Amino acid sequence: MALSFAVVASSSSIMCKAINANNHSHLQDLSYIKRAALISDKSAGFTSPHPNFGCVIVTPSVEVVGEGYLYAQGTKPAEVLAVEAAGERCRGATAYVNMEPGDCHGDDTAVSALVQAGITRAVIGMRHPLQHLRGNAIRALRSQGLQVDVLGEDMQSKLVEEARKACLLVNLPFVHRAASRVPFSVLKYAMTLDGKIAASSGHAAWISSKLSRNRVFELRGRSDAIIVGGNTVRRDNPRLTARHGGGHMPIRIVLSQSLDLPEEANLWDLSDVSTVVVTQRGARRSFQRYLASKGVEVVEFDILNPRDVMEYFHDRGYLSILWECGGTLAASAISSGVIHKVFAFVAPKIIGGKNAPSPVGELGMVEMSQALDLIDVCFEQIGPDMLISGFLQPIPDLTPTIPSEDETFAIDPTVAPFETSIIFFYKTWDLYGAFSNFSPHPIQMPDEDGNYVTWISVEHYYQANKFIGVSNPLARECIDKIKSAKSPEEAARMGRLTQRQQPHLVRSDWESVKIDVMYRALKCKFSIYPHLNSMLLSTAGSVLVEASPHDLFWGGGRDGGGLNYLGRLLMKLRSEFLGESSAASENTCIAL
Ligand SMILES: NC(=O)C1=CN([C@@H]2O[C@H](COP(=O)(O)OP(=O)(O)OC[C@H]3O[C@@H](n4cnc5c(N)ncnc54)[C@H](OP(=O)(O)O)[C@@H]3O)[C@@H](O)[C@H]2O)C=CC1
Ligand SMILES: Nc1c(N[C@@H]2O[C@H](COP(=O)(O)O)[C@@H](O)[C@H]2O)[nH]c(=O)[nH]c1=O
Repeated sequence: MALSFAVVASSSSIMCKAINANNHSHLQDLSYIKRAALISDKSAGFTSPHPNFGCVIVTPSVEVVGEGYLYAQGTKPAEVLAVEAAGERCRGATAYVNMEPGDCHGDDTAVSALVQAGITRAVIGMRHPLQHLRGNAIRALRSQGLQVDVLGEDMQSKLVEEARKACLLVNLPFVHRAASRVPFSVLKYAMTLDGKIAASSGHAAWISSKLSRNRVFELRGRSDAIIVGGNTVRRDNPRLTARHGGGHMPIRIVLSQSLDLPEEANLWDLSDVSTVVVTQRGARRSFQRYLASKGVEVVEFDILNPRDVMEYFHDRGYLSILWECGGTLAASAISSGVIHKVFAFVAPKIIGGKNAPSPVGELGMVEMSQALDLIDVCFEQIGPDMLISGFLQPIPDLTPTIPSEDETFAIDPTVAPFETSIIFFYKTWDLYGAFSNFSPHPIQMPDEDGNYVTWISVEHYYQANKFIGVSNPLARECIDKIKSAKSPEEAARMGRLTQRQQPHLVRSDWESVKIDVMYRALKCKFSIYPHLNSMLLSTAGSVLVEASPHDLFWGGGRDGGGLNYLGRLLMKLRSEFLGESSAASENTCIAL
């Protein structure tokens, strides 16, 4: 089922009152909810794999007194930031949030912040897309006496639909994640007015203007990964970095069946960001080893088709992919149904050439009636160029519910549900996501001087420990940077990059102590948070597996071949805690 935003609500369904309890007009409500969506977008690229959240607090006298947006996974929720900014003026105010807060770590920080601050009404742009979180915060707020209006449910009109669309668009990759098994993919290309993406010689630098290419850097900065095909690597030697100043840097992915790739290429320079080469099983093993020696990750597939590759990256937690390939791979990706949106930069130039490549290769269509029509097409002039964008597939409709894994099995028995005795966890918004090292639960553990300090997450502590005890001022600098990293992702990036680029800064005993470091951090986390402790104990009898398809040490790996050390440590802790609690209850019995 797809959403149609052209639908105009019938007059009987227009339920909005002109003036609501807090004297906010309907139009004001919609403008503030759009504002919440707009500010939530400020951290595009950084929040991933979390959704973008924005919150605006408005007093009954219609004054904006607080705003906040989630900077990255594990940082302060938007609602907390907005409430902190508004202070006392929250009493009796309305909070506008683009998406229902997701209580994904066993606490209710966002909801409590609003309730405790004295907010009396919340307007919510859309329910949380993930089924296990959907409706929880709305119920909690209502049960605390707040009036909660959800766009499209408690408020309906054509204008409401527009505002709801703004909320959907700002989190489209996340909405896709909830509704399908592949990440949200955008195909971007630059072509001449006569429809060529390069001259007949293959030369393509440049078709679009500098202004357009700067726009591409922004698009890259909003994506989790950029994909090109082997031919584009051979022909263009691209860098594929986001060079718009300090933004998020997506990883680079190369799809190559033959692995006939150059030994020297900009993509093998990992100083800014990593590269993953995806290939056919058994292709040029010696070259695979060569790439691995440079730090490039190689992933093999039995058959290299875009859908399997996208499902794999979906499992790795990627939400959005930008395809910057040539027409050959673009055609294959469109045919596989994995491209959702197109960005075409059209430059007012003519290059001609019978054999000059075009943006999309063979799709097997023979009649114009078969052409794919874009939806919601936009035209934007950028310098001398025209940017035409539109959707190839409708935005998925998440109402009324997204089928759960079990429901999906009931609908389609070929979809195998997870075995009940195994609990998989990976991303922090998973049902058991609080088990992840990236979950936002600060711990108190010693620093390099042995003083107990607060570490924002287990990941911060783990990454910093790689460099503890090394007598080099750069190692200490690195620890400080990791300690103040804004999010666990940032801490992980810093730790891994330094380990790769400056291995001499890593403590010599790291390989032998890392499991113990993790164990101590986990023990602290699951000791100081009672709700996490209960969550862990509630899994007794189940095997815990970190479902990371690429981490073969801490995770379970793609085919279950990983060592799953994180799952093992959690099970070890669980049995220790269970032992303690049964010993405690035995003692109680004796005392009685
Ligand atoms: N103007 C623009 O926006 C752009 C222009 N270009 C230009 O396009 C030209 C290259 O175009 P093109 O040859 O189409 O390059 P592609 O980027 O589409 O690369 C094609 C290659 O992708 C690999 N591949 C892996 N899996 C598949 C699959 N399932 N289906 C198809 N290909 C797969 C193969 O690599 P392998 O052979 O290694 O096995 C194949 O040869 C260059 O001249 C470049 O400058 C490229 C990108 C953007
Ligand atoms: N020629 C062309 C594009 N080409 C795309 O950009 C890649 C080069 O990126 P980088 O090395 O990071 O600058 C190249 O491999 C291809 O994917 N893009 C555009 O916006 N406009 C253009 O005219």
